[in-house]
Amino acid sequence: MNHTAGIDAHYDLIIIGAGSGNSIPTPDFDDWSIAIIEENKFGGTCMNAGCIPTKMFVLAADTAFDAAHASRLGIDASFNGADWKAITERIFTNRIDLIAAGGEEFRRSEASANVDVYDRRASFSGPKTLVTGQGDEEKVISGDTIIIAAGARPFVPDWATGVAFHTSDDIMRLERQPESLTILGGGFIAMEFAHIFQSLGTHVRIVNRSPFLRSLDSDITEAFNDIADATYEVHKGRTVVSAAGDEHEATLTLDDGSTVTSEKLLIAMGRVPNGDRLNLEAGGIAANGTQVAVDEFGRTSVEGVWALGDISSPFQLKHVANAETRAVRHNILNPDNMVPMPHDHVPFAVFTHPQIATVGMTEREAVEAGFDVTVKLQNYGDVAYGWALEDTTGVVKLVADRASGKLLGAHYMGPQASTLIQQMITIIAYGIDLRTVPRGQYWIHPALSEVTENAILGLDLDFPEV
Ligand SMILES: Cc1cc2nc3c(=O)[nH]c(=O)nc-3n(C[C@H](O)[C@H](O)[C@H](O)COP(=O)(O)OP(=O)(O)OC[C@H]3O[C@@H](n4cnc5c(N)ncnc54)[C@H](O)[C@@H]3O)c2cc1C
Ligand SMILES: NC(=O)c1ccc[n+]([C@@H]2O[C@H](COP(=O)([O-])OP(=O)(O)OC[C@H]3O[C@@H](n4cnc5c(N)ncnc54)[C@H](O)[C@@H]3O)[C@@H](O)[C@H]2O)c1
Repeated sequence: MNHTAGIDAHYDLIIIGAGSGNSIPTPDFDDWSIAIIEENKFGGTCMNAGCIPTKMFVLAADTAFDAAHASRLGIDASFNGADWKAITERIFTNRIDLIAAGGEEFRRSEASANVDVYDRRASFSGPKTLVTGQGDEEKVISGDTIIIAAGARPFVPDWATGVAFHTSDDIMRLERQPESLTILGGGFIAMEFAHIFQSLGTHVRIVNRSPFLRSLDSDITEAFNDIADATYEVHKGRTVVSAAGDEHEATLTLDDGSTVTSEKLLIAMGRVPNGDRLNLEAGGIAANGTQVAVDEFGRTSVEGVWALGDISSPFQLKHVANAETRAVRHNILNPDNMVPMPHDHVPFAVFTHPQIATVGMTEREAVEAGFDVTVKLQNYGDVAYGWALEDTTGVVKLVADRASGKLLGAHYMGPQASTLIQQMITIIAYGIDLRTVPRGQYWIHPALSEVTENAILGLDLDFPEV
């Protein structure tokens, strides 16, 4: 390492953020000197406060929901309450926290001899130079290559002063389950936590200015909102004017003068990229608002400085952050053969009740793009496994191009949606002609995948009979 005046250490590679960033150093980098800067826990949002713990909570919520609704199947079961302490111990004490600590230990150990860990917030103090630190000690470090993988944080509105509130960062770590919860927002986070808390026995009130999950295909949005409206105490079409209260009770005053009071308040109104906390100007790095600006290869405006994941991506999804991590790693190692950030056909699932999954265009987007579309809405309840499930609300919507037989979009709402859709992700990613799909392969009878087979056959396309 070269030591220049005012610089405590110089590295071949500096990584800011040990979420997706921690997956960068593969054995390809064994002869690089590396600094990993993480001000919080190793594993980042997905591991510590996002995808993983929420889905572990969803398992408990689904189990509670099934018990509460078991009588419709002739089963004498009931939901008698949740052991919050047991749930949080299973998720955090026995699993997540061990993995996060293990990840950090590994990077600090002899097994990662070429890696130094810094645990204080990083910010640029000059071109390719950062102020950070280790424990109480401030350190200035520089790098030939820098990867900014510093993620995003919950958006907190201006009115949230003078009221105790929670975000996805801390709501899962409450000491005890609240009797009632007001949720602000109608996006992914709001809908996943609404299902979790309501199914576990908390009374959930949701305040949102628009329909829930409004970015989905309108048929799915509408069907989902019908269910959500009947499940939760809903205050839709409203915004918050003011808020007051403490950890025992929080009251919101809405724009129609009404009030909503619950024991706890969860703000789930989107996530803000952390670019504004990095003093990017000092590093000469261009930004779009709080988002680090990158080109199609993940390069920022400064040569040798890259960005990936929630801080720079058009998608705030872990599978996208992972794919961008692979692309940036490849591009750094293969500057003459770079690959673009993989942003085609990005799917996602919302693990609420019912589960939702989607890939590709909505019907409206496909029409606006000029396609001659054929559309099929297929009820789960019209195929054999849907009957077995006694399902009355599950639906698949496919949008296809009549001329080419290509799938343009697939939208699922119902049991196993996040798994069922994978077949459609393959079809759209590989551009498979839907006309060859129903009879070119077997469909296991009576599996739920027959809902997909029937949806495809319902499209106005010419299918071979055998
Ligand atoms: C409640 C919730 C549920 C989610 N569920 C899903 C899901 O089911 N599926 C899905 O695909 N996505 C989900 N997501 C989104 C997913 O978590 C993110 O897209 C993903 O974690 C982004 O990864 P990242 O590496 O870009 O950022 P992060 O994982 O956020 O990592 C960034 C790291 O940088 C650190 N950091 C930030 N600034 C600095 C600094 N200046 N100095 C030092 N360190 C810094 C942070 O502490 C953090 O550890 C969910 C998110 C939330 C909040
Ligand atoms: N299963 C998953 O993949 C998953 C789960 C959770 C989170 N995530 C990721 O995290 C991101 C953030 O989730 P989120 O639910 O916080 O955001 P979101 O963008 O999905 O939803 C934000 C909600 O807040 C409302 N809102 C925003 N600003 C407002 C304002 N000023 N006044 C009133 N209402 C306002 C919006 O109408 C919307 O309902 C998601 O977009 C997603 O990318 C993914």
